[in-house]
Amino acid sequence: MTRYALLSRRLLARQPWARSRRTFATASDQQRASSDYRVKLVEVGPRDGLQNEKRTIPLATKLELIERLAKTGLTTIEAGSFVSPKWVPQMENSSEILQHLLQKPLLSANPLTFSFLAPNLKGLNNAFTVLSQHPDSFATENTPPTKEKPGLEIAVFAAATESFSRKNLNCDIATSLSRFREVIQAAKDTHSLRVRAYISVVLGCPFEGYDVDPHRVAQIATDLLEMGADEIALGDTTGMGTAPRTKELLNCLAKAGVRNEDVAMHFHNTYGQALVNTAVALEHGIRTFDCSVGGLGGCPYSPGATGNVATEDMVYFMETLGMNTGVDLDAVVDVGDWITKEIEKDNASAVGKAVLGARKRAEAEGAKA
Ligand SMILES: CC(C)(COP(=O)([O-])OP(=O)([O-])OC[C@H]1O[C@@H](n2cnc3c(N)ncnc32)[C@H](O)[C@@H]1OP(=O)([O-])[O-])[C@@H](O)C(=O)NCCC(=O)NCCSC(=O)C[C@@](C)(O)CC(=O)[O-]
Repeated sequence: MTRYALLSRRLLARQPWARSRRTFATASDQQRASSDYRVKLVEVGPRDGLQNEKRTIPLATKLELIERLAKTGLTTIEAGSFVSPKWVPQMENSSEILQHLLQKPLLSANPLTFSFLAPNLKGLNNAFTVLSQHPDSFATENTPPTKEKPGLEIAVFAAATESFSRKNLNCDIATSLSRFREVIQAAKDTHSLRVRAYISVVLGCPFEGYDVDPHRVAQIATDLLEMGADEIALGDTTGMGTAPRTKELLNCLAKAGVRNEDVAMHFHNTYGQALVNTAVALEHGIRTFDCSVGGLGGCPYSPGATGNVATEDMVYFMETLGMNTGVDLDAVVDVGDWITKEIEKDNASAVGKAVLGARKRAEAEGAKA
């Protein structure tokens, strides 16, 4: 480490945000190591974060983003989407991304898992074309991922309202579920892949409003689990979710028999409620949360929706509560700073901006001393 880097680290440790980690922590180191204090963060920046960008982002930038994220301690990264390029042009080079990830293992302290969306057999078969060229380069759900062989996951995506299903998938919910049954079965039968199943607009729909029926969400979730999905990711696509409604939804799912360990929360931060709702879900016992570096993102079929809760904000929030994310906050702040500059977007992470500001002040102090 250079003298400058050492100095900058020492100064950073004196910043209020760095000290506060200890002040707020509610768990001992021993507790933090136990599974109840461990949270899994799923980084969705390369897919959800970029899919809505109008300007074509070069393949090299997408790959560099994934490579940088892989070095931060994040272990699950949503890397692309096998959807129609007419519908979402930005995701067109997902085959090349998958190809690259299988050709050469990324540098990472931990084994990685990459996730790709596929709404139908056409998308899944496009992914299979790449997999068949690299049959021994990925771990299946029966063999844990290693540094040499990353894990792979396919994600299907249903909606909790008919209007959103039609806008996003061009079909009603029942038709989408029958397609997902085929995708889930083929993903498992052909390559033993783990499958995540999103349900969008669970706490508010851009076309039908706030009153999304939690019982309908619970029904769709149990259908998807019965089809063989390994995880249900509950999408607050519009960010309209509030703390009481998040609680009501999770209670409803629990009553329907959905286990906390099978649920992930995917909060967008459009109304600034994502971390409040995260706290409610954490208290309920959920331990898997999606986030997007720099708060990038939005859904092309949810007008006005902004990005997911920022990874930097999520890491800071969790770690100050005493939870263990395994993610290096400084490293992820660097990635957020880099990618937002690279694609010329505002950095939407409050923590990212605060840390960058603290660093600048520390550097100025260091230069004066
Ligand atoms: C589902 C479809 C494809 C139906 O679209 P469609 O037009 O009804 O499909 P189709 O079966 O009638 O086929 C039309 C053409 O598309 C092709 N096609 C058909 N399927 C594929 C495919 N998979 N990949 C590539 N091409 C495909 C097909 O081959 C054909 O090509 P043509 O004969 O005209 O040349 C379309 O509606 C679609 O791609 N939708 C995706 C929309 C999307 O990606 N939304 C964003 C992701 S979801 C999200 O962001 C929410 C989430 C997950 O983050 C959670 C949250 O926040 O809530």
